Amino acid sequence: DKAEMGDLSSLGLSDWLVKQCKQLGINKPTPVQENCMPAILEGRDCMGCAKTGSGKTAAFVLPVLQKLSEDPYGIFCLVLTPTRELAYQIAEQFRVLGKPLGLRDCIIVGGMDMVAQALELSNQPHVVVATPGRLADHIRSSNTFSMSRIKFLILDEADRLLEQGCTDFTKDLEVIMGILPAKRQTLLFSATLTDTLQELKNIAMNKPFFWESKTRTVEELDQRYILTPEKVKDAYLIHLIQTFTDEHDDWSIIIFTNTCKNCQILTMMLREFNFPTISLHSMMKQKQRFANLAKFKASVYKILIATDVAARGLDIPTVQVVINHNTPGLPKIYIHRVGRTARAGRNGVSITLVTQYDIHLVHSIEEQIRKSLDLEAKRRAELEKIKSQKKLFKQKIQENIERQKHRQLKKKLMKRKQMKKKKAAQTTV
Ligand SMILES: Nc1ncnc2c1ncn2[C@@H]1O[C@H](COP(=O)(O)OP(=O)(O)OP(=O)(O)O)[C@@H](O)[C@H]1O
Repeated sequence: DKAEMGDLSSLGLSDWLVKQCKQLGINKPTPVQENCMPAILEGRDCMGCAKTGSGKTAAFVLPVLQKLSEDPYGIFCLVLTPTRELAYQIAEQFRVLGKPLGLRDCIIVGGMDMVAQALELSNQPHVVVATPGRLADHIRSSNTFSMSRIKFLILDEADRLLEQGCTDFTKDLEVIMGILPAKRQTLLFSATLTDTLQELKNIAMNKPFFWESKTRTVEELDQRYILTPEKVKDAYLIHLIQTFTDEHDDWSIIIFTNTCKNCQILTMMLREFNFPTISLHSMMKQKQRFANLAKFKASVYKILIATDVAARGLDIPTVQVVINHNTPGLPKIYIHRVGRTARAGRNGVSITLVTQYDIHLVHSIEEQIRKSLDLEAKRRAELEKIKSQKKLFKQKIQENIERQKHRQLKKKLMKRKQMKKKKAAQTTV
């Protein structure tokens, strides 16, 4: 496994960090890590667009820890992410991988004790992982900490943080950017970056290293759609779950729906049918959200009903099935939701319930997926063409070599025949 060690350390990670990776089962770098980590370690800004479940978190955690080990000081790195659960998940990766450094991380999210957070911030933690709203509150209300020397600003799920619209992060981001040094590295990651490229570039990135994975869709993900009339959709959902739980007893299922109310109703309905179900949505108390997610992760409950607060980033290896109880309005929401399964090379199934009112939404999803599918198909075809041309070329070379050998052989034989004749002629003289 020295070679395997080589892969990660050939990307510029110290041995202690490579060893930590192995503890997490991270032996060989994923494409996004292989491509983005060297540029980050060189000090460049970076935008990484890679499919769901492909290790984007470690792609920024590892270089930050590498740099921190070379020059440790407080508030070295700030990571922003759109949801509280994601903040905890990212902090966990920093903690596990950064253990040998005695890493001090600090999580700043809403719904938790603000005073305790202010105290932690004043202790100059190495890494702060935050949701924009709560961090902006701390910046507005106290000056017990400074971020003037941070080396890294990281936007996880960057397109979500920078999109204008419902839960607008813009104001909070402005407050945060106001206290950050211009001289820093900015790293942006998401599975759906490309459609907001311009805004992303506007956040003061100096010629960012941009990398996008060729394959946008996860091959191991089996995506299915089921047409069902609106009024029988819930009955169909029950049937679907019954079938899955009959066929597989250890499967975990996430069901996405569009409103907190539907989340509650579906949870009560499934419990009526004795399906062990738990919910996760933004109207719940934060402690309840964390508790429910922990129970689902521990497989105490096999079915999680969630709104889009859980659509992005959550990494729960036991999830084999994602069901869209409603067809997502935006293709990129679809991509993130179904990306909760089939992660890190595992297989997974997604099923989207499509009613007569959603057909147009499916078309735009298909278009986006097919576009990437077509893109993949085109790329594969091109690759095949190049491969066959190469093969043809090699054959030609081979034939030439054969012909040449043949000619030389013939020449040799001719020569030998002539020599013989000459000799024969001499002897007769
Ligand atoms: N090099 C690696 N080899 C194997 N597993 C890895 C590797 N890097 C990360 N992982 C694991 O893969 C899983 C998915 O990683 P991660 O959550 O970072 O995906 P992501 O790309 O951020 O997905 P999303 O777009 O959904 O946020 C995690 O459990 C992580 O520990």
